[in-house]
Amino acid sequence: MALAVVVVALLVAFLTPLAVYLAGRSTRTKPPPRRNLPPGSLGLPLVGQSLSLLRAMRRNTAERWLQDRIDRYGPVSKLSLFGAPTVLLAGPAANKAVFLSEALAPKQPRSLAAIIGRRNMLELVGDDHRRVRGALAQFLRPEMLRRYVGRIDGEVRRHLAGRWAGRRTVAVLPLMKLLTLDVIATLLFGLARGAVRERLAAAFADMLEGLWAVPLDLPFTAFRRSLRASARARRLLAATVREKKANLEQGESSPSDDLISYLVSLRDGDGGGGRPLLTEEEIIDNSIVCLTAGHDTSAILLTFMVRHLADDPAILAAMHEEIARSKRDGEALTWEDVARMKLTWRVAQETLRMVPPVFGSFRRALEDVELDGGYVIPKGWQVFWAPCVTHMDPAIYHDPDKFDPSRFDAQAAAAAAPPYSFVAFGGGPRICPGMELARVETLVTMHYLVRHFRWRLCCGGEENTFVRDPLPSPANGLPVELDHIAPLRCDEFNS
Ligand code: HEM
Repeated sequence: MALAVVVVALLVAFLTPLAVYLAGRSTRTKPPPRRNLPPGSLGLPLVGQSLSLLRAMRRNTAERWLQDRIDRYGPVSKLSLFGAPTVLLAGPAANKAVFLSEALAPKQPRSLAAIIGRRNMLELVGDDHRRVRGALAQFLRPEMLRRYVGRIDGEVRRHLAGRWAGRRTVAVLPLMKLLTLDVIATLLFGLARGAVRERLAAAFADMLEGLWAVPLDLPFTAFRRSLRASARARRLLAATVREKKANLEQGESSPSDDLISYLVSLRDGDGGGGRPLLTEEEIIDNSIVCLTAGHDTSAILLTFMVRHLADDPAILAAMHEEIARSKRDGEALTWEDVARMKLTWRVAQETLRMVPPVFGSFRRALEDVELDGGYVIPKGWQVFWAPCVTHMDPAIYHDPDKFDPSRFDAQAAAAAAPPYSFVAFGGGPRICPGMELARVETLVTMHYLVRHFRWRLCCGGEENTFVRDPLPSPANGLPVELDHIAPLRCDEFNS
């Protein structure tokens, strides 16, 4: 997520004992007097509850950690995370307040803007955010994505033929990351396989390495390496943007070829004849944010689906029945096929409910915000929300530890869960714009996995454990032993 999406652990960066910085910050943000502050304690100076939360994330007990606070103080409480006073908000009503309040702006670590770019949409607010996000969302809407199913299908088959077929064991997470990167490279950046795509993939991999590192721009730090890799990626993307512009001007390509061509072609003004809607910097920064937000998150969803399905032959068989049997060998999926994969998507939703890739995210209060219960979030404080708290609430999801995709059956879901109960993709004006793309690539990938392979978790007793690092990471990348149940037509995809 990037995304910055917040991701909690992003902020691990701030945890470095940069005591001076934190000390300054903590004195500046002392709770103002005479407000109806939420219950709870700000904890020890500087550190607050940060180390305790990070420890829980590492041990994969962070859900319990948050629930303990909620049991003690209720759904609204104060604490101190990563050097700043924070209000933890939990539950559907609180999620709604976080997503819809204009007084709560996104908050990302400064290091993220340095690496991803200051015009990326996570940094933008108001009209700028609406303009840039609107442009991206137009490209990622279902009416556009339906024409790319064939391209995603080709990437998935090529990947499975080259990296899964003929293997006895594979580590799932690293392979899923390669696959989702390939999908983004082709669909969003319009890069054919070859030298440029490989150089860009290498630069991105280096860039992501330091994304959550301590933001020290000194020789030999991970952060410095990440900044340099970001500059390399930026140069390659700038050349790509120029090439796409030239191709469009000469009539050799169409705006719908890929996201970059689309963004380059947009003009402001009613007739569309005005200035470019997005600057070159905005196109580059937002291409990078899509990669950062869209590649690990989707790979984690696919990996945890594989993990659950290893122990659930009944669901696997039902998924096979749903679509795989009706396609001939080598026949590509269509948008209509994907739309029929309802059970598979319910399995994905249940996986996202139990293991949301984005653990949580921060907002900052632009002014004092009074909540429904009368508590006040003072201006300058941060707000933290975490999907898992809502997703594991037994009052919303009966028997929440049970993996039960039928809860997402349309009627059952409508009857049971109040709005803002399923928030793996966030909500409101900043809801994930890549949600539909994530759905299509997940369904296409699961179709081919289920059609061609069966798998068992392997390599000792660790296979079923994971840590949040900050994204959920299964031990050893989730190694599985494969059985090949139907051959993949490698010939046409191995080139
Ligand atoms: C399973 C896959 C994914 C999950 C679970 C996920 C989750 C999320 C969440 C929770 C947010 C909102 C964070 C907040 O409100 O603080 C978000 C935002 C975002 N996501 Fe995704 N995402 C996924 C895939 C993607 C993909 C494939 C893309 C790329 C096209 C993408 C691009 C973005 C962007 C650009 C934002 C920021 C939106 C804004 O600030 O307006 N995501 N995502």
